[in-house]
Amino acid sequence: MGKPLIIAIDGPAASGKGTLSRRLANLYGLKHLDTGTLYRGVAWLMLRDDLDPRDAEAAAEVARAFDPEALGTADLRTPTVGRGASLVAVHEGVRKALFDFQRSFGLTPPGAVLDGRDIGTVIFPDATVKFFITASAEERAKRRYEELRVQDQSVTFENTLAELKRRDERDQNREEAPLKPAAEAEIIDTSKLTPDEVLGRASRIIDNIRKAMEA
Ligand SMILES: Nc1ncnc2c1ncn2[C@@H]1O[C@H](COP(=O)(O)OP(=O)(O)O)[C@@H](O)[C@H]1O
Ligand SMILES: Nc1ccn([C@@H]2O[C@H](COP(=O)(O)OP(=O)(O)O)[C@@H](O)[C@H]2O)c(=O)n1
Repeated sequence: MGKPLIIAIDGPAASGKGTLSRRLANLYGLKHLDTGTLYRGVAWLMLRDDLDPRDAEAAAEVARAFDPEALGTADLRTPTVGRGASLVAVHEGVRKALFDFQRSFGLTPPGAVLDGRDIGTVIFPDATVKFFITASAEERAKRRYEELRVQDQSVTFENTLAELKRRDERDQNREEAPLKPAAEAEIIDTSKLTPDEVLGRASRIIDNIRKAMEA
């Protein structure tokens, strides 16, 4: 059996990471892990138990005991949980606790697409292919606002944009695994591309890399 194919996808909030990851996983017959759900899950459990996501010790303890089953049908996609996720994600102990699960998920044949903030830089520096997916803050906020307002009429575009910028800033400026493109990452700005166009670009790059590996 060949080496597992690992596709690392990083980028800021609502840039289109998940959309591209799901499509690539389908196209290449790989598993997909949205690693943001791990940080969102830890945050959700802490908020449920009235724990402060800024408390490094408490957050690391919840992350070490993390069992996705405990989440039940929890809604992880709310702005409150997103904010909590970026607060727990600054703690070294939390990131360490979630490291092994992400590695073994990717290394199990036939391989996987993982999306997050530090996949190409920290979790899989040895990934087969790395992408950094981005878009303007306004375009990303527009996309996120369209998603959120279906469930909650009180959300506004302005709040969504402000919250997204705050979260990006926290993710980019933290000491542990800050959000940044890996040195070898292929950067795709999706602001003016359709999901089909993004998939086309990414799959051409992957096919070329795989051909070069087989040659
Ligand atoms: N290229 C694109 N053009 C327009 N909308 C997009 C594009 N890619 C994703 N979207 C939409 O933007 C929203 C956020 O995309 P998602 O893939 O969940 O982003 P992320 O995983 O980076 O947070 C979703 O509603 C998705 O359907
Ligand atoms: N690999 C990852 C994935 C998410 N995260 C954190 O978790 C938060 C939520 O991630 P997400 O991928 O669900 O966020 P969206 O891009 O879907 O809005 C991010 O803002 C980061 O703070 C991280 O630090 N590292």
